[in-house]
Amino acid sequence: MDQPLQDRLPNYVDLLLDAVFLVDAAGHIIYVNRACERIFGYTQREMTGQLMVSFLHPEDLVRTHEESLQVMAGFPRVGFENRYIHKHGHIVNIMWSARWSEADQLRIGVARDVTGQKLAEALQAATYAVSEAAHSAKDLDSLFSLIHAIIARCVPLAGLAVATCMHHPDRLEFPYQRNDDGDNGDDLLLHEATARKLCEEVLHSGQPLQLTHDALAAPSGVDAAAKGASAWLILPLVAQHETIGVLILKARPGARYSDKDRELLHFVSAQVATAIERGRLKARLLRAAQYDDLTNLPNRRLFHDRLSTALARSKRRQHPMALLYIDIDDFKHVNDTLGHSAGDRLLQHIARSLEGCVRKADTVARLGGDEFVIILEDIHGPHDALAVIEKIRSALHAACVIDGTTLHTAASIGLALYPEHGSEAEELLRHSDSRMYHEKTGPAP
Ligand SMILES: Nc1nc2c(ncn2[C@@H]2O[C@H](COP(=O)(O)OP(=O)(O)OP(=O)(O)O)[C@@H](O)[C@H]2O)c(=O)[nH]1
Repeated sequence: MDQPLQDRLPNYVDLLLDAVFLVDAAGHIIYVNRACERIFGYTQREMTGQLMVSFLHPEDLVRTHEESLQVMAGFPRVGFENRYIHKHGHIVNIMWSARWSEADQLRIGVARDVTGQKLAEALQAATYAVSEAAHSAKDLDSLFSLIHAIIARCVPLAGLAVATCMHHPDRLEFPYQRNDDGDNGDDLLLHEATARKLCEEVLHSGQPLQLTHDALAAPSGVDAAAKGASAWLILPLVAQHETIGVLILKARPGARYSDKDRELLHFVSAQVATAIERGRLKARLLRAAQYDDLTNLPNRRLFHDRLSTALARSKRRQHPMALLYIDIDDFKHVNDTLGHSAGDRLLQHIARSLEGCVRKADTVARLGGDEFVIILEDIHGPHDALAVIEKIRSALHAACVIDGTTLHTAASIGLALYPEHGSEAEELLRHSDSRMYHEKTGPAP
């Protein structure tokens, strides 16, 4: 303790928690205090004499070079941030305060490890982004794309897939997979059979799974071996204590997911699970508002939307279109003799038969009860619509067995044509309804 204070100073510098660097004009480390080991993983001896940039994250090279020129030009700087690669391979975020000593021809820099803060900021940003995405995404597909972009901002990502078991706990579906490495950007990411097996493992264990080989990768035209194996991470998606699926991440070539990455991803995946759950609920509500529960056909509300759209398109293209109003004959008799649930099954059968008589682009809707409507677009004239009506009559008349009883269905069908019978939706609907009624009741005596 008899040592003068200035002689003891180096010991005190070694007690500092921040790393103190002296770097010469060419970028060699002349001195670093002991904190370097805590922050970068390298001892003082290992760092001294090395080029500072040899520890730097390659993506920060240019920015850091520009910053060092500023410092050496005599501008003291506080708050510059860049990234270094820790001896164990993970990224360390550093915030600098630095100045140039003209007399010593040295840069004096103090490096503070802000990795923890960066992680907290990244968590906050990701949380905000995921909740924004959950609000703004118009459907689950767009939500998955937004989530892909958010995760790519958090960790090194070369592809993402989402597997869900939302419809059935034992049936995994892959509603989203995108390989950023693919030649056209949308190559399939996964070898589905392997992915299914590994995802099921994660679903059952509830634990993430890290892989360092490419067993999960889809066979592709690109020479995958030439690019080297990628690291993969499968994370469970848990919303309200229920595992609803998994996220599958493919790391960028050469990258591995660090503990910090996994910590971040663990948190993000919980947010993502909640967002998917919310998206699923939204989709379900939307579907319930637009589709008939029994037959899965568009309901009256969606039919009106489709009719306006189809009419607007026909007007624009000056192309005829047809509207068919279909009411099943004596349907009540089926309910009365075979029961309501047999009646339900017959309605479902009729729905499928009607769909089978038209093109995919046409709309078959159920207005309610035993009333259906069909919008036929892109017809050339009445003969096309009449041909469809004939097809419908024979499809309905074909035998259908329900509860051991063979049924042959008949229907009254009213036809309205645009433009002959009206140019507005209501007019066409009224016309087709009255033609149907006319057919059902027969000509007035
Ligand atoms: N099973 C079942 N029956 C339904 C449903 N919705 C309406 N119905 C029944 O469908 C029948 C329709 O009867 P009506 O409008 O008299 O028609 P109909 O018996 O076909 O007689 P016509 O149209 O005059 O030939 C009624 O018995 C309703 O209760 C449904 O979702 N399921």
